[in-house]
Amino acid sequence: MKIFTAQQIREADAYTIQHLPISSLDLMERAAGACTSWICKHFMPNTSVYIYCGMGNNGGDGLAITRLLRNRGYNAHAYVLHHSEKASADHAANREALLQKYPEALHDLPNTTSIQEPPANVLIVDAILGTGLSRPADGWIAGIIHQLQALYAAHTIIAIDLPSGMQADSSSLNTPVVKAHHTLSFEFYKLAFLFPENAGISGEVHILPIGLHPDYIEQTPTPFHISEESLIRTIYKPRSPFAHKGTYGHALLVAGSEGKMGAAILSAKSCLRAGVGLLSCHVPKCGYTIIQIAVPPAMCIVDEQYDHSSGFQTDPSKYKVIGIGPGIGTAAGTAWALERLLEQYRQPMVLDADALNIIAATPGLIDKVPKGSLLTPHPKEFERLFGKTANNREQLQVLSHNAVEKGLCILLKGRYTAMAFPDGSIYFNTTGNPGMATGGSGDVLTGILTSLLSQGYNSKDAMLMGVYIHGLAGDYAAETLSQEALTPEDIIDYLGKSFLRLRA
Ligand SMILES: NC(=O)C1=CN([C@@H]2O[C@H](COP(=O)(O)OP(=O)(O)OC[C@H]3O[C@@H](n4cnc5c(N)ncnc54)[C@H](O)[C@@H]3O)[C@@H](O)[C@H]2O)[C@@H](O)CC1
Ligand SMILES: [K+]
Repeated sequence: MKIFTAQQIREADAYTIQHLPISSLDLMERAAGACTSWICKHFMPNTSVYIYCGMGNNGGDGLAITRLLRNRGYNAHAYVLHHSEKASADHAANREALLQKYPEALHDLPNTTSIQEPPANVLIVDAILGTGLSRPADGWIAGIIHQLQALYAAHTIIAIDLPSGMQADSSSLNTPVVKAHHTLSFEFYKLAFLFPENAGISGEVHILPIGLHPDYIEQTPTPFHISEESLIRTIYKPRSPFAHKGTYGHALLVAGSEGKMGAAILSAKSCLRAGVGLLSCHVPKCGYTIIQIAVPPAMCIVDEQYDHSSGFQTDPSKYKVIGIGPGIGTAAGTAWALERLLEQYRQPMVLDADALNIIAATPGLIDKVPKGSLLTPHPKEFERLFGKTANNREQLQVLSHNAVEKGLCILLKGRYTAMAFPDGSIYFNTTGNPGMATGGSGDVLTGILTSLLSQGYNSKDAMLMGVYIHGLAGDYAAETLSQEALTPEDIIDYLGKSFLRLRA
């Protein structure tokens, strides 16, 4: 699914109005109808609903929702906040329609008033500002937003299109934004919903289709996409009936050190479960027996020199792919070995955890990483690699800039893991849950990504699919076991169910 900017959404609206064709008022009626149906599905007909409306089309939606909810027996009231002199045409038309049918439901609030605390159990709808926000909210309207924020604890708040004050395409950090339990957003995710800094502001986001013209959507380029099942299905390649173990590659995992052999086991097991043909693990001496017993299908190469994965007792070029990082530590010998490896091995590889920390601490080392490699930092590792950023929008820019400039596939872990590619595209993953926020989940991801590269998926496809099935397996595991009880081993156990889903 594409993610468009506020400007592109305005163009999509205009294109739809012109080419469908449909009047802009009817398009607003559709949008309000979609919101009304959602509200009716989730709240009883006798519910009192206070709808705070701005002077633009977001407010127009609010006025239409008031009328449509009244039609369906809800005690709905529209409070119109006069933050500008002039109402938009569709706002004015919907004001008139509400006045004609339900005059008692319309209340005007001049720009000096504060809102009164609604009685208990009143549902609040925020239709003050949408994609037309042209600057951070200030003055009187900022005061209204602060008052609505104070109602969050006692009332359910539903934002229309996006919480008022939130900028669709840029950071709203430290500006007044309504805090909502649910956001009913039209047709597309807005970029801002995916920023960790906005966590808890838009609440649960529900994307409501309103039939914007498919030609505009298809023809209009954007770097931003949601990675969803329909895309992953196009990437997934069922195995050939004539396959043998050589078909799916020989992968090398460099993982583990004393006290951290668990990371090696997790990445090795997930690599096997994700379908690698042959797996060798390069581990320190202390890990030999551990790997041989815990992961019988894997071969094991031991590092004689150090008691952590450092020197290489094997010719790296014989492996289809190398995954390196989980639990290796950052000792000088390990750093030395990684640097040598990056000089010798020129195919895409997977770099995670301490491999990233070593790269961050060694000037110029990132430029030796083979093109097309997959880097999987969490936010702290990201910061060590690429520096601090002022907000999540800037962080995305830095992410994409480095992916393009260095020819790497770089992700940034989070609720919506962002994945940036050398072609300039950025995808956000939607699978996964907070149960996966536990040590070892990342090691499992390294194993999956290494496995997919080994099987011949190209770098971009391997990252998109690997991150998706990692989250999906976590979701299956949480459904059965709860988020709290979920461990990284459970993610590995449910990988099978995730593949079955892609095959279905
Ligand atoms: N155009 C269309 O066909 C559709 C638009 N829809 C709705 O229309 C919204 C966009 O409508 P608009 O473009 O009219 O914009 P908005 O309704 O988001 O806001 C525009 C109004 O807010 C004022 N404003 C902007 N920034 C402000 C600030 N910081 N403080 C105070 N006032 C501020 C503007 O001067 C203008 O009066 C969408 O979010 C969506 O809710 C939907 O009805 C779907 C169809
Ligand atoms: K809104």
